[in-house]
Amino acid sequence: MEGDKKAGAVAEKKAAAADQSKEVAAGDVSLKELSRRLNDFAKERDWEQYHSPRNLLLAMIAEVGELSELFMWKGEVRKGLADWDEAEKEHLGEELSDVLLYLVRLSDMCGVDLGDAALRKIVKNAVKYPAPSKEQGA
Ligand SMILES: Nc1ccn([C@H]2C[C@H](O)[C@@H](COP(=O)(O)OP(=O)(O)OP(=O)(O)O)O2)c(=O)n1
Repeated sequence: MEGDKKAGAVAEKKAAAADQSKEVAAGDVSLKELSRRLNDFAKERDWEQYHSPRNLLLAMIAEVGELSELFMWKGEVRKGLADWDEAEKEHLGEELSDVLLYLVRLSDMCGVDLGDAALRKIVKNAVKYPAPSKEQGA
């Protein structure tokens, strides 16, 4: 009986999480939305105490390691991953997400607006590495 209740609660949680992800998948998600969701996630579990910048950085590096494992010993991996099966691609999506989520949370805990910083960096990169003028080659 107790087991039935637990299984029911787990199924309810899974359904709620699936509903939430559909809601997000319906449109482009922003870094701010991810940041807000991660904040709620940590608060609901009283995990803010663990989300120090150093802990988050180490967690992100660990996830980069897990991401690297997917590519390890495979030889060259072609764009589009045509020879990967669906399970491998889904796993890849999860590991990429773990890295992104820890990066977003880390930025937030450091008081860095990541979207703003990234846009500024793209502008800085373009100044440092100017595109060749199209007229030059003509
Ligand atoms: N203290 C924590 C622990 C987890 N997470 C979140 C962020 C990541 O998206 C995910 C990481 O969860 P796991 O540590 O369980 O790592 P994996 O999902 O990679 O599982 P595993 O290492 O078993 O493959 O959960 C978090 O925000 N804070």
